[in-house]
Amino acid sequence: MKRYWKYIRPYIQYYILGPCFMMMEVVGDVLLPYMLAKIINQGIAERNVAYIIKIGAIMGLIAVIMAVGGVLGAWFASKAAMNFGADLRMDLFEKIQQFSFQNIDNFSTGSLITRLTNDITQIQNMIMMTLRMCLRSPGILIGAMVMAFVISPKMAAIFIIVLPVLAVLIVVIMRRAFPQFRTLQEKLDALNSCIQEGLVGIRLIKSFVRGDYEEMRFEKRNQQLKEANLTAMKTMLLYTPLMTLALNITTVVVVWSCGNMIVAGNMQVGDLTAFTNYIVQIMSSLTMLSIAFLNWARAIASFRRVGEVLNEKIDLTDENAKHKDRAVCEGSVEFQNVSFRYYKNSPEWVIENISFKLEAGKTLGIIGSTGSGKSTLVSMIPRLYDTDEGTVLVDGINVRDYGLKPLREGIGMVLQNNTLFSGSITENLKWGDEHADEKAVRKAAQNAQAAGFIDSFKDGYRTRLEQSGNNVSGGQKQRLCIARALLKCPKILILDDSTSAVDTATERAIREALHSEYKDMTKIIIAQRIRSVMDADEILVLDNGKTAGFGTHEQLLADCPVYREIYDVQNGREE
Ligand SMILES: Nc1ncnc2c1ncn2[C@@H]1O[C@H](COP(=O)(O)OP(=O)(O)OP(=O)(O)O)[C@@H](O)[C@H]1O
Repeated sequence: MKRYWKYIRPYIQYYILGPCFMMMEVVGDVLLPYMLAKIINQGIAERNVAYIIKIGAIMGLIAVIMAVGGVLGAWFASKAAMNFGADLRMDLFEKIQQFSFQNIDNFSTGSLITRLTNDITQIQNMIMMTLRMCLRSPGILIGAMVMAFVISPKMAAIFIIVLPVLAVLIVVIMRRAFPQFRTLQEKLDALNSCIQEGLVGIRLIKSFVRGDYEEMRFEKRNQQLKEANLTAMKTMLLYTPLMTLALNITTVVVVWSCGNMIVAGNMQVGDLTAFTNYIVQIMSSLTMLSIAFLNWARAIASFRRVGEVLNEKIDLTDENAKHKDRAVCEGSVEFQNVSFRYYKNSPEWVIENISFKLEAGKTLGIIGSTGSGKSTLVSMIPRLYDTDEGTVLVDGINVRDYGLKPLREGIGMVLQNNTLFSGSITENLKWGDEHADEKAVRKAAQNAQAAGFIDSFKDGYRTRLEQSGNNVSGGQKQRLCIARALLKCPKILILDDSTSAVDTATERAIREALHSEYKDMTKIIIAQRIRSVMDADEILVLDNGKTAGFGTHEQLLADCPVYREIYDVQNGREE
């Protein structure tokens, strides 16, 4: 729990003021029945109107003070809880942002969303409830018991029997509730994952007519969440009737005994009224305390889940980097005997013993069959994944010796499944460089062959893109992603099959622009079509994660059977 202190410390005043103001309610709650008893015993019994008015006025004043205390107490408790939640949520989000791809694979997106939202809400509720109840309920409990003993020690002895029974009840219910709350959060994870996949992939679901299947999947998870909720509710609901039963039995016993005492002249009517009031207060404060305990059980489950994310060891950091602030200056790239696999206990390498050198400003084409490891290979340059064996060098320096930020700032990458964000076209392009002026934005769009279609839109560069860029075509989206990377003016530009949806003439225009306008930029182009890479200075042919050839188009046609085969097949198809 030590780690959570930093979310309390800046707001410590709220943690003190909240319970203090709630204490004003406690004092009032405890005094009011006592004063009521005085009005009945002395004011009404002796027909003393002046006394009734005096005590009544004091009771009215106490009630106002209680209301003020209650409102302020709740306000400060809310401020403490909301600030705790907001700061914790921020830290959690920052931690997730630092996750490597490998770390992300350890949690589902749905689970991360639940942890960021619902789990933190549970924690907030617990803090708010605790601050409101931590002094109030025990305060009323103790105060009411003291007052009950003052009025009639003999009658108050009943609590010696009732309280231990209720304590056992609370412990039993807490022990049952805790695992149920953990399951509840896991079911919520599953439902959120399903919602997330269903919404992100809604177009695909429609095109494959898989709506019924998705509904069934949702229905199943929804049912499971409902069951988990009902199971947890059953435990919680059990508690209130049992408490009410205990309250009623105690009241009946007290009224019956006190009635006998009043008839015998050993007790006054006002004392009975006060005593029953105190019973209600004791029982209701116990109920509140037990609800707070259940809240804690739920919040502890949430604390553990949030802790799992905060404790996740980030397996890709720049802590040991020797040149943390060094920027990529030239853009040369070298792979030295690089091997990599996604599953560390798998005997098969995804990339096996790859070595090549690419000088700054040159263009490398990478070609190979589907699944041959092209994307995996390039993802090791900006350290999206780390090599398992061998070294990747940029400007002659191991990529692990760069700070992650400067390394990635020096590399522009257009991923295979690249995405755009909701916002205007300009906002999206400026992801590459937020300070870029209009001229630079237009130039990048022009070179990516995107300017034409952007200008044809009614709102031009101010056109709003929907989430994931769903309101532009596949080819337009690819060109916007290239423009975004170009605006960054990186030293190394990696295009991972990023012109697959673009027609051949436009693709040629993009290649020409890259060649003439970005002469110093090192370019790595992954493509399925030989035509996209045949002009490159070097071409790497990958086959099943291994190098099948490396050289120029002419050299490979002469020496590399795999390249020759791809060439023949594609030429045969195209002719
Ligand atoms: N995140 C991942 N976790 C586990 N395995 C993966 C992951 N990404 C890719 N793979 C596997 O690694 C291998 C190489 O994949 P990669 O995406 O690098 O190939 P590629 O040559 O780029 O394919 P394509 O031309 O289809 O894009 C494939 O067998 C793939 O199934």
